[in-house]
Amino acid sequence: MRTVVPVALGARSYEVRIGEGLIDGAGAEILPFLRRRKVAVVTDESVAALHLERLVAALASQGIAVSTLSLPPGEGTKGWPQFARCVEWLLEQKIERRDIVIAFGGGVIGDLVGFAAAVLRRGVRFVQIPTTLLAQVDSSVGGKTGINTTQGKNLVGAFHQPSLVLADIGVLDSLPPRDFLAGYGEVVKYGLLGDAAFFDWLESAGPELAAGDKVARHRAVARSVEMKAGIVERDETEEGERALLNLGHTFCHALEKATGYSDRLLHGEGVAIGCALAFELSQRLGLCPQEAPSRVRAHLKAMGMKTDLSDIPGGLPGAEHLLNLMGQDKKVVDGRLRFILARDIGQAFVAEDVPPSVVLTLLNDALARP
Ligand SMILES: NC(=O)c1ccc[n+]([C@@H]2O[C@H](COP(=O)([O-])OP(=O)(O)OC[C@H]3O[C@@H](n4cnc5c(N)ncnc54)[C@H](O)[C@@H]3O)[C@@H](O)[C@H]2O)c1
Ligand SMILES: O=C(O)C(=O)C[C@@H](O)[C@H](O)[C@H](O)COP(=O)(O)O
Ligand SMILES: [Zn+2]
Repeated sequence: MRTVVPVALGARSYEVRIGEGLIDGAGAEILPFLRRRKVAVVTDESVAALHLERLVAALASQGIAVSTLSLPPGEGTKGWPQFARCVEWLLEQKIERRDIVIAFGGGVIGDLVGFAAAVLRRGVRFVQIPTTLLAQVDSSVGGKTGINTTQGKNLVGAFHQPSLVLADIGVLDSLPPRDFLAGYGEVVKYGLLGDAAFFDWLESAGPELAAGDKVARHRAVARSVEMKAGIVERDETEEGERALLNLGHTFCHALEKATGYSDRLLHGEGVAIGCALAFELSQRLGLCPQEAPSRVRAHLKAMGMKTDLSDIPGGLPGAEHLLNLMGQDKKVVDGRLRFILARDIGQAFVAEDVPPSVVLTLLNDALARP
């Protein structure tokens, strides 16, 4: 079974192709996009060990010459040193403006390589072959690319849309359970921000999805991509509605920075904790029903996910410090934080006027919970 989700953006339009076994057919899928039979593939060392040979064989079967670069795995890679290494390697490979770069990996590789493609010779095309659940449902679609800096998360980057996304759901079979659940944090986000029926379905189908059911996996990836594509088509550069995709992220990004972009907290784990906090904040502000935050937390807990600050190993800075880190959020306008809050499950909106004192109290309470 194959689902094709178009992302209609005029001259920057592309397709997200979802199905099993797409990596083995990647040569034929990508060939029509090539001006000459040469590509550069950038991946991480873990993905390379498991899946790179297969991708290279698929490309070679169409007579496509491939050069490969494998970066260290993990969020720590998404910064200046590995970014510079990647850009310089691409230049050494003599990748031309009409060539294609392939980002083969999770969100770290997709974001970093997408940004490298955005600036290489002032912009070359790239193809996303996402290999994590998170990358298939979220990061490979929509063209946000970039890296982290010491000041905060994703603070340097560019909007640069891919030319094609190949989401081979079979590749997720080798994903460690922790990374699968992290990706599930972004899947749940879609239900919470705009599709209550999808959240209902996740409440019952979540366990079979985590157990590897391929029908449920296909449906979860396809629905997430469909929702993201629609939002991106209506608001490519986040002037309005796209900010909804940031549900949970104001908290998440501060926590990722506070934990040093390390494996103490994966991005998707931070999103789950952030969504729980965003619903709690909405309820404290009298915006959503009492039951909504408990229902969100109950589902995340039932899936074995992190939901509380105390689920993050090691110490965290105090509430004031976390609030200060949020000041680097890209949604900040005139120095004022904006949050994605919710009127109920599936009904998120952008809130401009959240009193910092309420956020501070929320954080203090969350830090005090065992
Ligand atoms: N651009 C966007 O719109 C967007 C959206 C969401 C998240 N992100 C970014 O994505 C990043 C997180 O992405 P992620 O969760 O994919 O992390 P990741 O890229 O670090 O991948 C997670 C781990 O899984 C391993 N891995 C990848 N594919 C595998 C496979 N098939 N089998 C076995 N192991 C595999 C990787 O080596 C890594 O250790 C964050 O930096 C986040 O900010 C970006
Ligand atoms: O695509 C978007 O828009 C998102 O916000 C998706 C998020 O899941 C993702 O983590 C994104 O990278 C966050 O964007 P940022 O602009 O807050 O850095
Ligand atoms: Zn995210």
